[in-house]
Amino acid sequence: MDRTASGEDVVLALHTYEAAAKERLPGPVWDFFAGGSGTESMLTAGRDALDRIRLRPRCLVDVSRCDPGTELLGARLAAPLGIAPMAYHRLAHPEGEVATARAAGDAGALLTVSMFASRTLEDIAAAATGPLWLQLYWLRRRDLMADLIRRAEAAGFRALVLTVDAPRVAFRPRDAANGFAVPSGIRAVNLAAEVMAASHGSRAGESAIARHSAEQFDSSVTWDDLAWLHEVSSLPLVLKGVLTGDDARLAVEHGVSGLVVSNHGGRQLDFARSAPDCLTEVVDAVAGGCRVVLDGGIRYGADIAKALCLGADAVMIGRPALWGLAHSGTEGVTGVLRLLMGEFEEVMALMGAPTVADFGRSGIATP
Ligand SMILES: Cc1cc2nc3c(=O)[nH]c(=O)nc-3n(C[C@H](O)[C@H](O)[C@H](O)COP(=O)(O)O)c2cc1C
Ligand SMILES: CCCCC(=O)C(=O)O
Repeated sequence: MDRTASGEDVVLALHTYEAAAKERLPGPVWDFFAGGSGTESMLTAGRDALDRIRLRPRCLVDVSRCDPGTELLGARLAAPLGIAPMAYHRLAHPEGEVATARAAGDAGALLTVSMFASRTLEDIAAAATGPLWLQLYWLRRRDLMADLIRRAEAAGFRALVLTVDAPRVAFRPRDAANGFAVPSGIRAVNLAAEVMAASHGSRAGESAIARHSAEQFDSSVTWDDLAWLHEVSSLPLVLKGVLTGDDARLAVEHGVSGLVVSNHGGRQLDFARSAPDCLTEVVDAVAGGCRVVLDGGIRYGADIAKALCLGADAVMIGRPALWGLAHSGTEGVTGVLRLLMGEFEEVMALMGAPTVADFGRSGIATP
């Protein structure tokens, strides 16, 4: 938190964290965080879709007490808000995911830990006081996935999140131009070094992240392979990156407990339909058969309200958590989460919606 001359706390606006992060981080790291795929058309698409949605408030409702609390796959949350999986938090702050986990716990938010976390699952779990989910990319080395899942179970993680929109990492022009590679002092410590080697070592005109994914991701997996994940673990399975009702229905048929409707922060399929625009189709297709989360461009408390009105159970933020981390570690991430939660609580009052169950389709208008 910043302080005024008189010592009062001032809540920082999200863009202040963003500006601070941009100033502090090396250019190629900033580009890796901020960048998108292809023409980068998807960096703004989700945000534009959210901005087009307008709220329809009800009045003369008792909002003397608003409770943003909710439940998601068995976990209590202070608000329907989580942090999306992002690789290598140590690029933003030396404490990395441990700082993020502390902040998520303090704020009562969910944290999804990337398979490419730069701190061990055990250290992250030791720092966490809130629920943790583990994100997975499907590696050719299934033995390593199984090992990671067993460790996550032992450390108390509550769900697995399989990212299904990235059979490989898409072409990202900024990373290619920078010859971006993960600096050697920062590693995906939960995986064997030989499997991660291609992520390190810069080559002009090429992204090491993309090179690594082409080498290590199994792009042949299909719906049938989900049976293997269900065999290896009894944790609830969430699929991240589903954008159609057809895939949402298939997911429910395959025993999936949750979906993240996501454009991967504009980093995968260019010219896709934006995640907020896909939400209604997905919610209708699952018909209550699994939980639905939205991510991409969530920057205001009102965005949480809009997602709930469209039928989502919760939202996740990506980059803003990294901005908070780069700004001031745990304190910065807590600041970002509390800012969004505070805004959401105000929107609840002004919408005449004192609980999360009070948000429905009649709460929004889309042109
Ligand atoms: C730097 C960075 C790293 C990411 N790493 C992962 C990852 O490891 N696994 C994954 O499923 N998604 C990853 N994502 C995508 C996020 O989970 C999320 O979908 C996206 O960032 C949400 O959009 P927002 O940043 O606009 O909030 C990453 C995104 C960023 C910006
Ligand atoms: C190997 C992928 C690293 C994470 C990332 O950049 C993303 O998922 O967008």
